Amino acid sequence: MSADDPVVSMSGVDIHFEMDGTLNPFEGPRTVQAVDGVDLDIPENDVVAIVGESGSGKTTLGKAAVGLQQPSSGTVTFRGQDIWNAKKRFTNPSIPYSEIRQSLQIIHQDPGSSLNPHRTVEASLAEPLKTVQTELGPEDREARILAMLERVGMTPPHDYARRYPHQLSGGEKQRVALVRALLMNPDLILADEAVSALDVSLRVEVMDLMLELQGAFDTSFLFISHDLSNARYLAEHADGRLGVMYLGELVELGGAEEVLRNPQHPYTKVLKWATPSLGIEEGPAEPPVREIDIPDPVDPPSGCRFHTRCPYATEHCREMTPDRRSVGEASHRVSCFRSEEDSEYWHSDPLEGASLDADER
Ligand SMILES: Nc1ncnc2c1ncn2[C@@H]1O[C@H](COP(=O)(O)OP(=O)(O)OP(=O)(O)O)[C@@H](O)[C@H]1O
Repeated sequence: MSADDPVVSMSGVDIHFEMDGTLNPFEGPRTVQAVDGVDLDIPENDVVAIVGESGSGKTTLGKAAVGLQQPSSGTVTFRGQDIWNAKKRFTNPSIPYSEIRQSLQIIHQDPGSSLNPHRTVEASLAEPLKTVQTELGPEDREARILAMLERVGMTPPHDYARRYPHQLSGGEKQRVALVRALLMNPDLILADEAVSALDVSLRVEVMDLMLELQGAFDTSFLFISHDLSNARYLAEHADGRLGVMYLGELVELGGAEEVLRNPQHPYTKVLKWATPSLGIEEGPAEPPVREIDIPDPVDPPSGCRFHTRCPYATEHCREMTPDRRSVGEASHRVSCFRSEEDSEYWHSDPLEGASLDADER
């Protein structure tokens, strides 16, 4: 472990789910390739927003980042310590697993589900504090909880502390979930679709709160959303990064502003096209894809996984898998042959309906 180690580092992470076919005997055993070959470092005080269609593996990736999902292969480390080795009893980790778990917190899409309906807000918040901050007496615990409730705008805090979950709005429950995560003094918070269930008017309010708390507590955030406008809002305001997932692969990653101004992966262009609320520029009238349907992660396409939908795909894309390459700004990386000037791609035959200069059609 060194001071320069990222809070979380994922290297070559694959997560495959083996389905034995008992749920559906007509299908037989299958392997869902939920996450494939993901490398992602999250340093201190960093904000990364991951965006992608439903089923692209965002949640699975997020759970792996906070140590809730073991990779099938590859490693996930917390400040240099392999999380899954720390969990094994016979190892002697440089950071105990309990400390890692405490440092990596999660807030879900449905905050209500993580709050006990029979307990007051204060009781729900006191419980985790008792286990991690054993030195705090009841009065200090209450003072911390009230101060945090006030900090997230739940005033008067005494009133909110006495309420039960059903007496809170969706936005208030999400604030309680944020407080619960922050009371653990986390280094990283995974916010998985944390604003998706809120009314549009509330989303910006809760994202602004996350941004404010992120700055105040120096906590890193991994924000997951299927909605590019939310991901962009959070990542750009934090001067953070935007990652794009497609069928389990992180196909583009870079500074949020740069990725949206200068998207390099054809799939990122599709997401941008499909999000008119970004108000970035006028796009083509038709979506820039050949096929609308997303392939199945049980049997993903060969080569570049996007080749079945990509308007620029060639035979080369069907046969070969693109490496991740740096483009433009140092932190901007993309997995697409079009970013390689000397790639065979440029001499390969376009697939049916595709063209190397699809932009100009
Ligand atoms: N425990 C599991 N067992 C089997 N398959 C799973 C499991 N968890 C996820 N999957 C599958 O892995 C793929 C990726 O799922 P994941 O939930 O990570 O995607 P997502 O991008 O977060 O989608 P959504 O926004 O719909 O939640 C999907 O095909 C999903 O059905």
